Amino acid sequence: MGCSPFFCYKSGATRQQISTHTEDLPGDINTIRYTYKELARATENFNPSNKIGEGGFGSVYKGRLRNGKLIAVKVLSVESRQGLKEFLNELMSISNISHGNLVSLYGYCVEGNQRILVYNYLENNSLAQTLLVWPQQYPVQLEK
Ligand SMILES: Nc1ncnc2c1ncn2[C@@H]1O[C@H](COP(=O)(O)OP(=O)(O)OP(=O)(O)O)[C@@H](O)[C@H]1O
Repeated sequence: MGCSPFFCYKSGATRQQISTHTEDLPGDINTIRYTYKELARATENFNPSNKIGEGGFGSVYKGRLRNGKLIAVKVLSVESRQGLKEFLNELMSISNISHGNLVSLYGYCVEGNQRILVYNYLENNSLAQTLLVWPQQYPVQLEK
């Protein structure tokens, strides 16, 4: 992808402001773009022992960035992949959402045919678990 400018981060990742001159890319992705190498390092080469889940869109690995931050790395499977344009468009929407009840997106990686999303790693992460625990923690008063 021949677009710039890139602002370098210590982790080896870059916060990318894509001011594209390439027709097929969207205007602004205000999130970190990781290199495949950085994510491979963080997950020990996507070691199966670091695999924490499998969703409808691909495998999820636990990883640790150089700065110590724990991450969940979602490697989108080939079957689930959209075109690059759609992927980046979606990324743009997600990266602009920030909410206390949502897992934070740290960034992404697009390299060759790889499409990877990087999230904040959550302990006791399963949504199902959260949904099971949640009603007890926050009982809802139903109106009669
Ligand atoms: N941020 C995260 N932190 C820790 N574990 C995660 C995180 N995101 C996903 N996981 C783990 O990976 C599994 C798969 O997650 P993923 O988001 O790919 O799919 P899903 O939520 O199970 O369903 P769907 O594919 O419909 O989105 C989860 O069930 C969870 O165990």
